[in-house]
Amino acid sequence: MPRFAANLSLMFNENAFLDRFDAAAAAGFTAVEFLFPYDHSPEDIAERLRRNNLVQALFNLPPGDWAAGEKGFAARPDKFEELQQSLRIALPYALATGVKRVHLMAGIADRNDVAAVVAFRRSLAVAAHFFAPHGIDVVIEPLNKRDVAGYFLDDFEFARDLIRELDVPNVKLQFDVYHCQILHGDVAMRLREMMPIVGHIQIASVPSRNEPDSEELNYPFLFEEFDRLGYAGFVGAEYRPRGATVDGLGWFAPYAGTRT
Ligand SMILES: O=C(O)[C@@H](O)C(=O)CO
Ligand SMILES: [Mg+2]
Repeated sequence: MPRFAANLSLMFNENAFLDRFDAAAAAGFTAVEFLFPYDHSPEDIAERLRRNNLVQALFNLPPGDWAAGEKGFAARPDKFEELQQSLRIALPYALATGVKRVHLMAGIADRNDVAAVVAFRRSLAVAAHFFAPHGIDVVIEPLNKRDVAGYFLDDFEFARDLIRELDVPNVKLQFDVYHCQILHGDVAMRLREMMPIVGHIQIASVPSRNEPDSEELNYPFLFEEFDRLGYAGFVGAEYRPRGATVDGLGWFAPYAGTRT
C-alpha cells in the first residue's frame, strides 16, 4: 500500500506553515514533504514532526531567489559557489528532520548548452558526495515546460541517462507523475522502466494539478502499479486542493494512518 506524504507547500494552506504539520497529522498523514523549510528554524520544524509523529519524506535544497524566478543553481556554471552554500544551509535541516532525500533543483538554463550539462553533472556529484555520509539521497526532478518555462531538466529520459551515467548510489530520480504525463505521457511504462532509479514519487491530477481523483490519469491503477513494482518509498501528494484541503481527501481515505 503506498505511503503518502502531504505536501505542505501546496496542501493545508488554510493554516500557517508550522500549523500545517498538525493539520496533516489530524487528517491521517504519517509523512510530510514541502518545497522549502528555510523561513523557519530546523528546531521548530523538527518539533512539529516529533509532536505529530510524522516522517519528513523530502524537501528541496535552497533555490536562490524564488520570488525573482530562480529555480536552483545546479546547471548554472556561474553559480557554483551558491550551489555549495545551499548544501551547507540545507544540512542542519536534514539532520534535524531526519529526512532521507533532498531535491536538487537544476535552475533555468539551456539543456543544449554543454557548459550547463557539465555544471549539472558536477553539481549532482558534489551534492551526492556531500550528503552521502549522512545516508541521504539526492533526487532530481524533470519539470514540465508549461509550468516552469526554461527549466534545464525537462526530460525524463535525459534525467535517467544522466543518473545511470553518473552511477552514484545516492543519486535518484524524483518521478512526479504530473510532470511526466504533461511532458511525455506513457506514465506506467516509464515507471516500469525507471523504477530501479526512482527515489521519490509525486502525484496530482492532470491537467489541473488538483486532487488525484479525476481528469486524465487513472490513479487507483497507478497506486496499485507502485505496489506491483515493489516501490517502498513515499508518494508525495503535491497538488493544489480545489477547495478546503480536508474536503478533498476522499481519495486518501483508504490509506489514512498507513505507516508501512
Ligand atoms: O513538481 C514540483 O513543482 C516540485 O516537486 C518541485 O520541487 C519544484 O517546484
Ligand atoms: Mg514535483
